Amino acid sequence: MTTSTRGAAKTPAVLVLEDGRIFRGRAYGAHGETFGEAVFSTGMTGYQETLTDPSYHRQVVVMTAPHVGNTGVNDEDPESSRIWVAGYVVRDPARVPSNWRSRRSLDEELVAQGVVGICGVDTRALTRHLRERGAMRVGIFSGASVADDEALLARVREVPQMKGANLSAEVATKEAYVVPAIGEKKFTVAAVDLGIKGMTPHRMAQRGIEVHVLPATATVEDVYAVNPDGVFFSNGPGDPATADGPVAVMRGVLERKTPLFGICFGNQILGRALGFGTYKLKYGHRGINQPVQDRTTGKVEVTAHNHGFAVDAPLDKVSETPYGRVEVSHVCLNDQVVEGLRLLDQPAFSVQYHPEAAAGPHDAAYLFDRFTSLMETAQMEAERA
Ligand SMILES: NC(=O)CC[C@H](N)C(=O)O
Repeated sequence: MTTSTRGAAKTPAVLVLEDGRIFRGRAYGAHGETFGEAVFSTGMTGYQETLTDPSYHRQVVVMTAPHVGNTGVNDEDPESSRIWVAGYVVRDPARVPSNWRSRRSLDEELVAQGVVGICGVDTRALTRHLRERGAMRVGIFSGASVADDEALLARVREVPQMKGANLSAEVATKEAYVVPAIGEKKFTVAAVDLGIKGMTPHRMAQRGIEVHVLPATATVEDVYAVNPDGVFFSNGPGDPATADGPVAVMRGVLERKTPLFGICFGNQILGRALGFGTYKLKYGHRGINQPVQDRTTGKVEVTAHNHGFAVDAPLDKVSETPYGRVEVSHVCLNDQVVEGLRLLDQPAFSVQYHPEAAAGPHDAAYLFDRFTSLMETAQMEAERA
């Protein structure tokens, strides 16, 4: 059969892990070389959303789904204006994409955006290796750059670590912008962009919220300049231990007791603002099939995740903090990692996972309603006072 994409071209490529394990395959997407932290995603669908999620900045993503690219690339599903993954690893790229929305093949899109990938590698073996040894630095080399393995390994060992990486400002908007409410406007939210996914303000807009998306460097004054009914802190790449600026802004919001919601990086920032530590998980949670229990209702949700760090908060007791009592509201049932925090004495909460569900199941959509009801209650209280 003739092939329509370069994915099946026989240019050799090599994937070199920092511990010296090497996988050989074929070039996929752009030819050349790339470096990052090797992580795996178990999502069977939603590769466009994964590729364009700014939280994947500086990460080389291995897809555990064996066949990727089947539905091509459309203009509706990206979560931001570009692909952010540093490199892409798939076992068997679709040679002929087929979908009514498809505009081009995934391989063409990777080439157009200069994203270096590799295909034809045993992604099951690679994933098992990362699970056993942990996420680690990696390089992908193809075409002229496939040279002697020792030299490539030496270069991989020079790549900066994800631990200690401060990356939000590299991916967030430089200028503030507004996402208008859909239908009648009920609330204004200031959203601090640490690497926000497009679906997040959209989920708020669907609930009558006008979202003012602010740069990662926004100050407390910038946040309150939009006269917000609620404040939101987004997902984002890098190590939350480096996010001192957003932690200080969040403390300013907690002091004013404005309704507050955080997702993923936003959950880690809330954890830090309350005085908890964060730590790096061995290989993280990435995919759209992670079981999380909402400990308030006991219900289990199937949820979308993309995190390599987590909050270190006690699961079995209510913690006293300078901002009142806090409980761990959600927990991952695979490994008991903290997946949500809730303040008991003021209207603030956050989750480590992705209720915006792009891609992923919609089980957690109620969290946007919880945020909306916190703003409703605050508004009613203000009117009564
Ligand atoms: N999606 C996110 O916000 C990720 C948060 C953080 N960079 C982590 O890896 O844990």
